[in-house]
Amino acid sequence: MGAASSTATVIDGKAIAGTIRAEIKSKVDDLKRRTGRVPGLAVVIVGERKDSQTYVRMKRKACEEVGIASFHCELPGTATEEEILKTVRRFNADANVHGILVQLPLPKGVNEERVLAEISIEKDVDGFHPENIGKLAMKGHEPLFVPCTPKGCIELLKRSGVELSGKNAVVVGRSNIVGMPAAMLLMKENCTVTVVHSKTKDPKRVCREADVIVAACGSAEMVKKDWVKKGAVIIDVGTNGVDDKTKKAGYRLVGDVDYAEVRKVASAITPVPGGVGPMTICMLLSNTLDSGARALEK
Ligand SMILES: NC(=O)C1=CN([C@@H]2O[C@H](COP(=O)(O)OP(=O)(O)OC[C@H]3O[C@@H](n4cnc5c(N)ncnc54)[C@H](OP(=O)(O)O)[C@@H]3O)[C@@H](O)[C@H]2O)C=CC1
Ligand SMILES: Nc1nc(=O)c2c([nH]1)NC[C@@H]1CN(c3ccc(C(=O)N[C@@H](CCC(=O)O)C(=O)O)cc3)C=[N+]21
Ligand SMILES: [Mg+2]
Repeated sequence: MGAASSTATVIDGKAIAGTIRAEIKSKVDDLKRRTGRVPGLAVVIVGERKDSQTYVRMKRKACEEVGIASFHCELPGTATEEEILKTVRRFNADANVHGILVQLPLPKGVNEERVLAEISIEKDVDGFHPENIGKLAMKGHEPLFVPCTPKGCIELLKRSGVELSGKNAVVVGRSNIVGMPAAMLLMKENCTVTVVHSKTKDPKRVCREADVIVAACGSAEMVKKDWVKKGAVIIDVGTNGVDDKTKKAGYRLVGDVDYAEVRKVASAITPVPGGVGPMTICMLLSNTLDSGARALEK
């Protein structure tokens, strides 16, 4: 290899998501031709968080692009748990809605678990209902929906030709929406999975054993070059805003991985932005299409 160090292949999530969106669009068109109807996604947003509004706007635009109908309910940050539950029940009963997404986090004082459990499992396109998560975990059971971000991570690995069977995978983070289901999915792909979390004694030592790292700890650039074995594949889920006066928005996004340094030792790596994020939205469209097809083709 000589003096010049090798640099990782950049896994282009934005491009892969574009390819998948085109596949979804043609399936939506086809469903419409056969049934005269299209899948519908309802998004519930509570409060005025800037980042939530940005994500919701992106989801709406993505729906439009592939021909999925989108429905919206914006509640004020002062909304009560009962009001949120009522909105969920209304969408549960609406035959034009095949997927319901309640944007997280919900305001303090609202019981998220209770709200998520209220979503009809047939419309749980986030895959956050305990029954869907339970089935994801259990052999012999298949969930109706797999959570979008972890599903997007696996899709990125597969479409990049990364062999998973028998590999050591380390997931950094164990949240219900990313880390835990990501670990479950990697296990299904026959990886040997280790999960690192905030009480892990020596995360660097654990990560150094990994052939594949999925970083989802929400801590800017935590995974350093000396945490990564040469040739490892890195999937960076993190989206952290850091102050940057040179940017128009006053901040820029960085991942949970020190991208500039880690790319010198990894064999492949996802960028932030343009890696996992666009895939998350794409998997949401995919889950909504599946749900719509299931309901409309009956
Ligand atoms: N690109 C995308 O589509 C998405 C991106 N994200 C991003 O992914 C990241 C993770 O999100 P999410 O799972 O919701 O976050 P959470 O805050 O819910 O979970 C973070 C997890 O990381 C662990 N953790 C936190 N700090 C450390 C540390 N210093 N060392 C080891 N483990 C640590 C926590 O451990 P413990 O359990 O012990 O507290 C927890 O399990 C965020 O940056 C978020 O913005 C999230 C969703 C989608
Ligand atoms: N019920 C629920 N479901 C979710 O799936 C959910 C949620 N709540 N709450 C918040 C997190 C976060 N999340 C992201 C989605 C897309 C990008 C994304 O597309 N990011 C772009 C950049 C976007 C930008 O420029 O700000 C990228 O990485 O390229 C990021 C993060 C979904 N989440
Ligand atoms: Mg199962």
